Amino acid sequence: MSSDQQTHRLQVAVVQMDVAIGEPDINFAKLSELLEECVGAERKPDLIVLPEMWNTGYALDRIHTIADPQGERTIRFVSEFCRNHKVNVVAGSVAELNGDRVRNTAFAIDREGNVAGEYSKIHLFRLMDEEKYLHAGDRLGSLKVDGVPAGMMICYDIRFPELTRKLALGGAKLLIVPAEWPHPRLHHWRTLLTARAIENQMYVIACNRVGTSGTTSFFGHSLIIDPWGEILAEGDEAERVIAAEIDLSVVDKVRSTIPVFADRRPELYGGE
Ligand SMILES: O=C(O)CCC(=O)C(=O)O
Repeated sequence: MSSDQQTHRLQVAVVQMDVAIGEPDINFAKLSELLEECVGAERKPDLIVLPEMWNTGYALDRIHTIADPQGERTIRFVSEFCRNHKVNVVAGSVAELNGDRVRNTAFAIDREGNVAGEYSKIHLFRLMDEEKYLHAGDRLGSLKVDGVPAGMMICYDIRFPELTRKLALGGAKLLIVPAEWPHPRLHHWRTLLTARAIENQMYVIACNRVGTSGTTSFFGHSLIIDPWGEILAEGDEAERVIAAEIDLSVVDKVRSTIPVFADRRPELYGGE
């Protein structure tokens, strides 16, 4: 295990891949290459994060025929990789078929290849008609990564600060965000993610796809942000892996420097 258990350092890799719309086989093959690149890097990652809906893209008009039944193919493929390389992967999200419902679901797989967490997007994005084709999740995405409490959210979810706050109040020190966030809202993407990191004094690891799908173009700019709001790594618009080391003790340091959680007044404005 390459994570440093005493200081809780984790090496994180974010795979901002292009996604072939409606072509799971092509996307699995591409992902396989990019995952090999991650584990072949000089600094082997402890955690790898993938983008949203990387198996199908937003092929919503045929999503029921191409979604992964119960996520089985995704889990099998990623679990084998995790076991072989002793690495944690948050397998972005995939279109997952359950009965006649398709959800936008992130599976987290641990170093032994076990499913460590599962989260289906709870806020469906009307601007892209998600609510017409997909079924919203109804549970939060809490998990542990090598013992570190973390939370998963997907794309549009970052516009709902209450969700991140709830995960942070539940102990999360790390927020993991797979996304397919397009132009022209780069400013929103960077600002919202940075705000979530600063206000909750936690690490944010956000993976956005690149490439185009019809008339929509996705800008990448995946981000790894520390609890002080500093950007540790940022992608450009090319398909690539970005990486950074994070030190979880920084979360405690920032939280004790500015004790936001102790100073909250939820009795005045709601919340826990
Ligand atoms: O909120 C946004 O601007 C983008 C959200 C989005 O593209 C999504 O949730 O898929």
